[in-house]
Amino acid sequence: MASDGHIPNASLETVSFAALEQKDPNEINKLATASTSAGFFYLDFEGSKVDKLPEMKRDLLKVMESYFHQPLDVKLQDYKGHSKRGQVFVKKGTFSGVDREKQEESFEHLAIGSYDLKMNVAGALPALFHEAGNLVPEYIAACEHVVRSLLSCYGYILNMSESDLQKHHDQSVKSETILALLSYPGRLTHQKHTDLGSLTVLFSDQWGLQVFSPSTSGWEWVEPREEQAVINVGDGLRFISGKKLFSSVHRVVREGRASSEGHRYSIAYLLRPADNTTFLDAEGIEITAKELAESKYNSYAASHAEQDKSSVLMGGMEKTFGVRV
Ligand SMILES: O=C(O)CCC(=O)C(=O)O
Ligand SMILES: [Fe+2]
Repeated sequence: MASDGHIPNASLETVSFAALEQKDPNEINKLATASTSAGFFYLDFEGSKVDKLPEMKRDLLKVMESYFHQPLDVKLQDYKGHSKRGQVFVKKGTFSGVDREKQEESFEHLAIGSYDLKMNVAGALPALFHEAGNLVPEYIAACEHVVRSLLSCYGYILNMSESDLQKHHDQSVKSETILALLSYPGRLTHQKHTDLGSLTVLFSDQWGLQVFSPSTSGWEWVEPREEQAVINVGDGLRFISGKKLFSSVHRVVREGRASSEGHRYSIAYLLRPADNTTFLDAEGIEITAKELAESKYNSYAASHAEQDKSSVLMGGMEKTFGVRV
């Protein structure tokens, strides 16, 4: 891995969500450019219908701190028996970390299924979150508004009917959409990957996130911004778009610029297509969104040697970039 001294900050576009809500053509243009290059952009919520999102994030971070500081055996009560699927507490080391020699050094997280939450709020949330009232459902509702508006802009960019794109993401149909609350105590990391879903709304106040730049063929730091989310396209929307959009390749490291950060937290709303949506994957094989999620979770959890053998972890982006990341 390159030493930190040589890793620049990524110069990512900042897009106004209020302008996207108004379908401002200049802002939609920025979205199109950002989603066909590195794939990450900042989204600013000022003046929009969800201008409270950064404030809600701060409240959620406080609850997360209390949750993740509980002893492991308490958190494991939320484990529910799945090792790789969402809607549960996933202990550190379940997925593979950045360092080939220390693969078990990966983040822990709590995944809250948005469909499950709608069906049964109490059952989908660990007890500690009940004290936060409607914070989690309201946070998810705000993110749903964000991704619905973004999808409608992507419909315009891709010249696809808006209803078609929304239909692939019908919130009343079961999907793997989750709110993932991630915790990186100590030096835990997150192995390079593309997201399996369609769109990610990510907040973190700490350094650590890096994006792969196709123009320099190297990693770049994503500067944390307290008031803005980082958005990226994942494999689901990329495949639905006929691979016109780019999935961003990213990871979380704890060295260099990030080494002086303490316990790192991030909040990722991960929109995934409805389970029964079908598309052609990186290899051109027709699969459902649910099948993609299964193979992607398997890849996240596999050894580096296994990951290297297939295009699943990186969503086929290495072929698009023409380089091994
Ligand atoms: O923790 C982060 O900043 C990144 C999280 C991430 O990449 C993910 O949840 O897919
Ligand atoms: Fe990710």
